[in-house]
Amino acid sequence: MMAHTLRFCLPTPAQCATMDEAASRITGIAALMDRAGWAVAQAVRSRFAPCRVLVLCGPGNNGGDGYVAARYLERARWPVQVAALAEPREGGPAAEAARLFRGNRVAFTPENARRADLVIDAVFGAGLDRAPADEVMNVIREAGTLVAVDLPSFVNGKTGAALAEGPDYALSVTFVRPKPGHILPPGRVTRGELVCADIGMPMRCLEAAAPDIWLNQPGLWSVPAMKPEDHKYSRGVVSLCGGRIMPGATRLAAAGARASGAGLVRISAGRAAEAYRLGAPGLVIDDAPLAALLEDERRKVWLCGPGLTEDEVEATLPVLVAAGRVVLADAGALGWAAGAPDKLRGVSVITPHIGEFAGLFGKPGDDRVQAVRDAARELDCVVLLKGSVTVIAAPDGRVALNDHATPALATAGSGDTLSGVIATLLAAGMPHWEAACAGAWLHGEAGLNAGNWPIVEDFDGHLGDARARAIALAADAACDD
Ligand SMILES: NC(=O)C1=CN([C@@H]2O[C@H](COP(=O)(O)OP(=O)(O)OC[C@H]3O[C@@H](n4cnc5c(N)ncnc54)[C@H](OP(=O)(O)O)[C@@H]3O)[C@@H](O)[C@H]2O)[C@@H](O)CC1
Ligand SMILES: Nc1ncnc2c1ncn2[C@@H]1O[C@H](COP(=O)(O)OP(=O)(O)O)[C@@H](O)[C@H]1O
Ligand SMILES: [K+]
Repeated sequence: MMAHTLRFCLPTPAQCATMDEAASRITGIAALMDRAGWAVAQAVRSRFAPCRVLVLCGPGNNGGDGYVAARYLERARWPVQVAALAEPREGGPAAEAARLFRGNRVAFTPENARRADLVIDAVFGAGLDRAPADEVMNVIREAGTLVAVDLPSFVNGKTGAALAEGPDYALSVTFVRPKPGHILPPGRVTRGELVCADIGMPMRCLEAAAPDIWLNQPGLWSVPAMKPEDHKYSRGVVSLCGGRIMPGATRLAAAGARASGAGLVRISAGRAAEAYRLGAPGLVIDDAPLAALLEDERRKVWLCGPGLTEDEVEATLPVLVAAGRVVLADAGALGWAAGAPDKLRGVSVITPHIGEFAGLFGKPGDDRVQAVRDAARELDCVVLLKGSVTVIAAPDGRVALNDHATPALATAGSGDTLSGVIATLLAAGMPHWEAACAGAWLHGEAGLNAGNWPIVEDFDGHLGDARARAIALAADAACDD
């Protein structure tokens, strides 16, 4: 990973603890806590008119940030009260922050939460490790407008899971970098607007935390640009296996591959070739046996699965893997391997939706990131789990979360377009994880620009611009480094 990719990292709570430990030896936590609490007060002041604020403070550093925020709001003449769940540990930075707050203290009760216009939740943050007791949740549930310090106190910062039933927040103010739990649902919804404040955390402390989850953005990877000397083979050949019964899916994937910049796209359709020849004139349709087509070494990247029956997958996928090709397996190929994921060994990338993932590896549970990472390790291939937030894991443990997307993508055939785009990026020579990440981003960007209620064919017209934008944004990120 290049240094500039640190800007996209999403440290887990455990990694935050490592970062805090490293920071305590350099700047000290008190200075960071002061900036964190100040950032919370500023975020509140810039969004709300002065009103009665209650700050709920827990026993740890999250509570410490709360006392600092209370002090700065009071200094700005806002009516502020603090309700402490428990006093902070003596001698720590939170105890010092609590001592410096000299304003009103009230009991930690639902009644006091109900009376406030705005409740700042600084009960638990990165240290949350179990479901909060009813004593806590009953207070939070009585609040009208809620602002979270770091995270809502019942949301797991690693997984985004809600450990108790709680309300949605208006705003969450986090520090240094967002956490995976801010990006993954349901935390993504619960946290409301997200502000990430720079509190002057030294970069080497962030590095020491060794983050391995990233927000998927250009700069994390870069997509090859067009070069003057390019020819269609240098841009890359994408080959697809075409079936007899569902040619539409294969054709959508082929269209996605072409629209995202492949030099040449060919469908190996065997006896079904006639059906494909009626389609787009720029597509090359092959009817020769697969073994003969594999003699062409330029045909390195194959997409197998969209539009295929299990028999058709059985007849093609093992042949492609045995020939040492880069194989992206999707749709029918994932159904073919359900209950027996080893059948996919040797494949480079798989792109399941949640049903296909569950069929292969079992239901992922609350920790989707870990489940996808385990699957990638187990199969030694890149696993891209599609969803409103797409999780992309490499066998070496790197994970990207793609939230550059829109529900407009949730239309039949959209996954076929995505697999075509990823195949193009593989054929352009991108490493496998980077190609999958970039494909998810380009697909999302096309969806975001495809207007209202697009149909799947509408995405293709926006993929070229998406690729150009990704190239420009990655170049900017590299310059800023
Ligand atoms: N990273 C940064 O840049 C900076 C981070 N900062 C801030 O530090 C925050 C993290 O602070 P933290 O590590 O002290 O943990 P925090 O969340 O306050 O929890 C405290 C303790 O509560 C307990 N506990 C947990 N769950 C519980 C439950 N359900 N019910 C009851 N008790 C429960 C548990 O202790 P236990 O009871 O298990 O002994 C836990 O250790 C972070 O979110 C951010 O706001 C800034 O100040 C500076 C820069
Ligand atoms: N609510 C959503 N927000 C953002 N993206 C979504 C949402 N729902 C689905 N998508 C995206 O739409 C695509 C759907 O793919 P898939 O489930 O394979 O559909 P199909 O099988 O019909 O092609 C995936 O890329 C997925 O990430
Ligand atoms: K909190």
